[in-house]
Amino acid sequence: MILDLDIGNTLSKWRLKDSASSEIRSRGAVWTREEWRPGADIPDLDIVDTVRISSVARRSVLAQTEQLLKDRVRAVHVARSSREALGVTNGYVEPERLGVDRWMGALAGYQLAGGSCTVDCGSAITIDFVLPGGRHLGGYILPGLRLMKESLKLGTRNVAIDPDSEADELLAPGRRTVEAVNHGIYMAAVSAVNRIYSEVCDREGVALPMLVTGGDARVVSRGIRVPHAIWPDMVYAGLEACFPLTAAERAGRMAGAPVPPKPVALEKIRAGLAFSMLL
Ligand SMILES: Nc1ncnc2c1ncn2[C@@H]1O[C@H](COP(=O)(O)OP(=O)(O)O)[C@@H](O)[C@H]1O
Ligand SMILES: CC(C)(COP(=O)(O)O)[C@@H](O)C(=O)NCCC(=O)O
Ligand SMILES: [K+]
Repeated sequence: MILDLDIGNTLSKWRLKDSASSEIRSRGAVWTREEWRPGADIPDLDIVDTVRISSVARRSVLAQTEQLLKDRVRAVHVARSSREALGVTNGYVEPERLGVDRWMGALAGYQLAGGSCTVDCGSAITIDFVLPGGRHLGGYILPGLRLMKESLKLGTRNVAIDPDSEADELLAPGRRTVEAVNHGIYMAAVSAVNRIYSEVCDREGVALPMLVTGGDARVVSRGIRVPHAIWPDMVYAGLEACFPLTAAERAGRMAGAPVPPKPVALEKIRAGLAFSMLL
């Protein structure tokens, strides 16, 4: 079995994949802050042969995890941001400082769609751009929904935005504190994503397919105006592309990959941008 780990600042997600059939056998998440104590929702390492890790948590968490794994499994592959990989050149001045989750998303997006805007809605919301041809431009980091909520200290932290609530409900003025907060942070997030996407596509003269991942992807997706696809396993897909182990992965088929969304025409993006400038 292959164990893939996506260690974020809030949640450490894991996924068990069958090495022979490439099928996903199970998945789970544990809070990153807590120790990985046995009995928590973590897989039985006895059936794990190889581990692939993407981690953006503090170094000690990665060291602890590697320590826990090293004499239990045959091989551990740790992903690191680099100057270039799989046809993508890293747009960061110091490439190794780009969050590994962002780098995995950039690589997966390029493998799938040959250039993309990847939006990862986690503790932070990150937006990265890779042009057709593989040039990563760099990107944007803004607080995630939960962080924005916590920063307000209005005691609404545990009232999550219901991803299935009516679309226009979140556009209406809030009539209770929790509504005012949820509608406000939702609008902050989706307005930023829509505007950043339009500005960069306008500047670069190309309409890019947008791929959305992360724990809050479904909520944010509801407010994104441009054609996009949600790909929950996008960070894992970057691991599959970097360390292909199964027949499907070696053939470049990434688990859970959506049909690449068809972007709207650039003229439409530019018209929308011009219109929003009038507002
Ligand atoms: N099972 C869950 N427990 C807690 N938060 C969750 C869960 N599922 C989705 N979320 C939402 O996803 C966010 C964490 O998303 P994730 O992409 O895992 O973050 P990170 O990669 O930064 O750890 C939380 O802030 C919360 O809004
Ligand atoms: C920006 C992030 C904290 C987002 O991580 P996440 O929300 O997935 O926990 C992570 O990508 C990170 O630690 N980046 C390093 C700094 C940078 O990318 O510029
Ligand atoms: K993430």
